[in-house]
Amino acid sequence: MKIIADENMPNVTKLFSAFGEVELVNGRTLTKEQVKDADVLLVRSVTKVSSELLKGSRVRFVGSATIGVDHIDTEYLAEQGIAFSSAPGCNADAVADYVFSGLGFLALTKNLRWLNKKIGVIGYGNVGKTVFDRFAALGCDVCVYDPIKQAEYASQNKDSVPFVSLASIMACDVISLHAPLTKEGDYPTIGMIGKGQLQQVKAGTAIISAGRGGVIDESALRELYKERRGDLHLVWDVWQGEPELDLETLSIVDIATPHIAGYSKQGREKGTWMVYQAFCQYFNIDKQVSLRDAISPGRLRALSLQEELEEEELLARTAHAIYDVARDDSRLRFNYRRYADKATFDWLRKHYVERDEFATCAVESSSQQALIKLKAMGF
Ligand SMILES: NC(=O)C1=CN([C@@H]2O[C@H](COP(=O)(O)OP(=O)(O)OC[C@H]3O[C@@H](n4cnc5c(N)ncnc54)[C@H](O)[C@@H]3O)[C@@H](O)[C@H]2O)C=CC1
Ligand SMILES: O=C(O)C(=O)[C@H](O)COP(=O)(O)O
Repeated sequence: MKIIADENMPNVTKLFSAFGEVELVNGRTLTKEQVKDADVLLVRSVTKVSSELLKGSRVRFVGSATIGVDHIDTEYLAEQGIAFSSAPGCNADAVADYVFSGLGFLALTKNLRWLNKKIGVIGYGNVGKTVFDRFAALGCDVCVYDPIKQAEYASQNKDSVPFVSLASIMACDVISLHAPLTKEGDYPTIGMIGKGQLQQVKAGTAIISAGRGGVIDESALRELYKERRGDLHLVWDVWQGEPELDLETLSIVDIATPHIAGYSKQGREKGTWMVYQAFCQYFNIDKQVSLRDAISPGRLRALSLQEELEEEELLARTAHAIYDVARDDSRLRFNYRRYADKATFDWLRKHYVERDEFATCAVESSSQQALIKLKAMGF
């Protein structure tokens, strides 16, 4: 069996080489010629999988080690009888860690007091729910916009989630965006946050964008920034037109990262393992590696808190001990100052300095209150 796999998929050779020849490729530039004689194609979000790539090949199984599937023409795969599996939820905790690291940065550098503010989450899937649950566990006043889940919950008479309108979310003090990129259906997300929606954003609002570039209209965002005289807090992981990045948008955001919110070591390993599990199921092969064996432990095993800290500072300092988003921001800005070319974005992602998830590290403190808060944030 010939398996073509993206070179940025951790553990792929370890997990798949028992079943055939594994050829590692650059997913962004993958061609029809390269996949022609493959049986299995394993990709990440940078490979467009459609008839253009697969027509005439003998590929029977496509796996994407990602949550998002906007790069896959699932209709075409179904029509052709090609099996497909992604990795739902694999890096949801990583994205939630990113959100709290970003808020921690804003708390420490701009004195943003976010705990007692109104928080709005857009999208209530694996990521949005994880983020929502952490805010709720921290005691925040948090609401959600997800019309699809709202209808689903209503049809089951579930009223446990505070669903609200998009307009109510735009009036929140913190907006955390976790919707997929969709172009069809009743609620397409492409350009969903445009000029009209952004006009409702108050000065002083924090917006975290870690879903997909293209959901927020960046030119409307830049306009809003001028209108609010720069009084916004922006944490930006996904960009309209990736892998290119708009330098004006870069100049207005507080945190700029190259689509790495989901890049924890454990989240990426889990993505590959979930595809491996689906592959084994499809080919009716017994799994040889368990999830436990495929996921690395964290490198910092315990943190001991010696001093009582005010809540936002406690959360920020602890989050940053495991993952300080500022390191990814400064790496991006440094590289864009020197080599702002088309390859920079992908280079930063390929050579990502790995990070662990909050949950891999134990916390110790004599303060029960502090431990409860840290557990709520994901520790
Ligand atoms: N920056 C990064 O590194 C990462 C980004 N992502 C992105 O985050 C997205 C969400 O991830 P999950 O929650 O795991 O996906 P999911 O598929 O579990 O949930 C997506 C949710 O968005 C909702 N949704 C769809 N259209 C909507 C609309 N118009 N308005 C509001 N909500 C809408 C759906 O009903 C669903 O509940 C992914 O599709 C992916 O694009 C995911 C992982 C990492
Ligand atoms: O899982 C997703 O969806 C993501 O956005 C991934 O974190 C993207 O990672 P790559 O597949 O682009 O490496």
